[in-house]
Amino acid sequence: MSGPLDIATNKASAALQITASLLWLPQAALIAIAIGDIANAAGSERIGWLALGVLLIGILRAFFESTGSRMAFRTARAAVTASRNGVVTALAAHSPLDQARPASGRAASVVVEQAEMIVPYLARFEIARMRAVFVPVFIFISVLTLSWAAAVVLLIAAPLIPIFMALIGWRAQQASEAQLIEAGGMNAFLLDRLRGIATIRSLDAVDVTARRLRTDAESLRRRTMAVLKIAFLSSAVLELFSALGVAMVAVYVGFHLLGQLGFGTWGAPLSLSEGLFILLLAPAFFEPLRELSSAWHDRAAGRAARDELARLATTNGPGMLGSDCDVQQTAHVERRAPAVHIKNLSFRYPGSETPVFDHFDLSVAPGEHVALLGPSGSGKSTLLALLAGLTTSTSGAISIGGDRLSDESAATLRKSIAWIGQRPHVFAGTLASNITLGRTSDPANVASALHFARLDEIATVRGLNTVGENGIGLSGGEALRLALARIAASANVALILGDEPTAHLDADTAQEITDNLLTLARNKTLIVATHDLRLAARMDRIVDFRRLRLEKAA
Ligand SMILES: Nc1ncnc2c1ncn2[C@@H]1O[C@H](COP(=O)(O)OP(=O)(O)OP(=O)(O)O)[C@@H](O)[C@H]1O
Repeated sequence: MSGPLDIATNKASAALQITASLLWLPQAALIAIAIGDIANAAGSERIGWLALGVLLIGILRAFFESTGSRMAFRTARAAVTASRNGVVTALAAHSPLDQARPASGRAASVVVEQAEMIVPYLARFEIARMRAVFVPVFIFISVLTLSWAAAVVLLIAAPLIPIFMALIGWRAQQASEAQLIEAGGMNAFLLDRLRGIATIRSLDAVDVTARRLRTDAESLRRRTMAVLKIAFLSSAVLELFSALGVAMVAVYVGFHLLGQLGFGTWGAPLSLSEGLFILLLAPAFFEPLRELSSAWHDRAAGRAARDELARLATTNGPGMLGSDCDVQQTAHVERRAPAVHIKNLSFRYPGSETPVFDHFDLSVAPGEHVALLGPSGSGKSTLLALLAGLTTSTSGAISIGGDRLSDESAATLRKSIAWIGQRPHVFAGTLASNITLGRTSDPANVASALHFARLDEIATVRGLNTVGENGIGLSGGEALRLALARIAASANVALILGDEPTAHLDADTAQEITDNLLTLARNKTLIVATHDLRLAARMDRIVDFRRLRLEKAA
């Protein structure tokens, strides 16, 4: 979670805040001496100096305290940002075909919302923990030098607090984990159903969905209340013990000053200033422990969130691809149309009995345009996913432009591959931002891509924010033209993979998309899976999956 630098900064900020707490010792001593002087009617000149000392130490304490907490929050924020980056990189490394990849709603809940809980855990709890280790020891020693009896009272009251807190903290972590899982599950359910709201409404399933959501919300409420109950309980236990401790010290000091309790000092009885000093230190002895208790809930929530982030950041396991983020920007990208060779390819989905491919061969020449034709479920999309390196073959070899496709080379090879599916994902925002997708692109390139896809008119007429979430506001044909514009704006593309780009389109629009696709694919290799015979007829070659299978069976 945090590197050595973060730990060093954390220690420095803890040292500053501990020093701020310890400065209460001289401040309390000066206050006690001043009150003693007033009671003894000593010279007022010294009181002025003592007050000035209290003020200066107070300013120093405030400075240390604020600098320390600023540093701690900065470090904690940096650690959370680093772990968010780790999770996003890991999520991006999941194959889109991986059925076990985390639900989007759950991932969003963990990365956006739950990750925030790590900040108070690192910045407040960790510092409070270190303060609780050091500060009470110094105060105990200071009290002990004046009165062993007061020190014994502190010694008896103090250990009860950590014991109870450890017991409560154990329950708190369990409750927090359960609450986070519940919140993540509800987010995942909500996002999934919001995406399909039109289907739910059209099939009259709104009430059932709303009831399920209500049950989930009720269960989340119960879990949240359980966490809060534990948080309040831990505060109450601590307040009780610290109040008892302070009260017992006050009773002892009071009766000692009145001469009723003569024991408990190292010889001479306590003076008024010494008694007051002990009294002022008693609450400060419990203060770090009270602070630790109030941050105890941060620990439970922070650790649970940290574990969730770590789970999502796992990059090993089936269905994981190498991350595209690891590929150097300078990686060599082949721009000439590549030849594609598939040799002896076998593939089956995890958990499936039947192989989609069994010793399959195919060769595509550089710049050749090939249609993959075949019945539904014959493996056309799977072959495209294999070519894009989105899943790995069980055996056999694929080479693209002479480079063998492997987990290591896939991300680099993908830099020269473009993909167009039947329903391109369109993000909310402008058409231009949907083409650049956050990459730095030459505006002239984007403009000519929009012009190529005949989207420039829509982009100008509608101005900014032309498209809603999931492409609301664009027709199916326009969304596909946007996907073509994305390819047109990418200078490196040498191989285009199309997965039924003309499905669900009327004949005229399909014809237009086909024309645009072929213009784009000039001097590029093109492999298109399709049921559209008119699109297939415009290709250099048709690979008939059904015939291939029949030949294999024969
Ligand atoms: N992610 C997946 N996990 C498990 N099995 C899958 C997965 N995706 C596809 N399949 C199965 O693999 C087989 C081939 O599917 P694929 O999508 O490649 O066929 P297709 O020829 O593209 O079909 P269509 O023309 O309907 O798009 C099918 O039997 C399908 O059920």
